Amino acid sequence: MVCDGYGLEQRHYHDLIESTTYILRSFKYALPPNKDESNNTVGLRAHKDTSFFTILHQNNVTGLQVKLKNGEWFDVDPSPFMFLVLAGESFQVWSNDRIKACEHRVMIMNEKKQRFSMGLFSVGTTIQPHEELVDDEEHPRHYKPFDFYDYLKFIGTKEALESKCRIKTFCGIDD
Ligand SMILES: O=C(O)CCC(=O)C(=O)O
Ligand SMILES: [Fe+2]
Repeated sequence: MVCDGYGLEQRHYHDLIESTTYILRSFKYALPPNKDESNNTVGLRAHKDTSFFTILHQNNVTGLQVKLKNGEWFDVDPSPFMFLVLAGESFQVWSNDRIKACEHRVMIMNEKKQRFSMGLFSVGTTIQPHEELVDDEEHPRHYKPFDFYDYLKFIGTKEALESKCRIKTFCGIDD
């Protein structure tokens, strides 16, 4: 869909699919310490996923929030009949900043039920801006190619934790 949207040829789409692998991860969150009070503690701190995209499924317990452009946190509908697709940092690099990675977090709300979620993360190996999404005039290259597994090592470092935008710190090209 994204490739079609940008008018990329089908062969690019196949290249992207073929170089992608998937990681399935499930989460079990703690119940609020005191179920009678509205103590919204952080279940998973605000972050952007490293993946191309993440497909999330939740068990009908609220808590997932995504950050809107205006900086406000938006509560995602936790319907078990819905899958949520979030863009990650690899997609941001691949699209040369056209698609921004979505910042999100999980708050432990005052729910009686325990929250579970399942995420399917699509990841590549060497990631770089797609050649057809880079041009010298309107869309200069914003990122150098990076190795996904080197990036996973980087995100735990002090430099990454202190940076405003860790993917730009890791492989960004200054404008
Ligand atoms: O549990 C959720 O809904 C979100 C999980 C998440 O953001 C992650 O695994 O990166
Ligand atoms: Fe996430």
